[in-house]
Amino acid sequence: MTAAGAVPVLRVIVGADEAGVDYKNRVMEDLRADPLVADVIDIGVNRSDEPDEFSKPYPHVGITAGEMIRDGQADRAILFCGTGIGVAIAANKVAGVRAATAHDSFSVERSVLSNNCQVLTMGQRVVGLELARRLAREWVGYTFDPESASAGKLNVLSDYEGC
Ligand SMILES: O=C(CO)[C@H](O)COP(=O)(O)O
Repeated sequence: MTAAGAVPVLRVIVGADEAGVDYKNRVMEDLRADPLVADVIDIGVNRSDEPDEFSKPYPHVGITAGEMIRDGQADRAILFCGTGIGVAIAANKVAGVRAATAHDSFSVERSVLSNNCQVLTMGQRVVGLELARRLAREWVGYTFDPESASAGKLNVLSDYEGC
């Protein structure tokens, strides 16, 4: 239990390509101070990394995050690239993983409450830093309700994917 009374439960991956690394690093700091977040796992890239690592293309970032969620190493991921689109496409290639690009409060909320997305993506070239930070803060506060009417719709996807 934290001083605020919240129980930190979420294990959250943060990741980015070179076009999203500044936002990733700032949001990572916020998440590390968030009372709902138990663990923050940085999968890079980082400015201090070797040049090869720093230029890791966005598909690797999205697929790595998706596989870690699939394998139970984390609950959620927040990923950044230039637009947020590339990392979302990549994460969505992993069966059972649902990623959404969202730059507004309502979409961020629905990505969890309607779509049970484990992955939120944003574009550093699209949205302001302060809005991105606010959206990340809101995002960790949402929990999907498996008893909700949305759950049956998601079963269509899991049936299709066979997982
Ligand atoms: O935004 C990106 C992919 O969606 C990435 O950060 C930049 O990709 P590029 O425009 O192909 O360089």
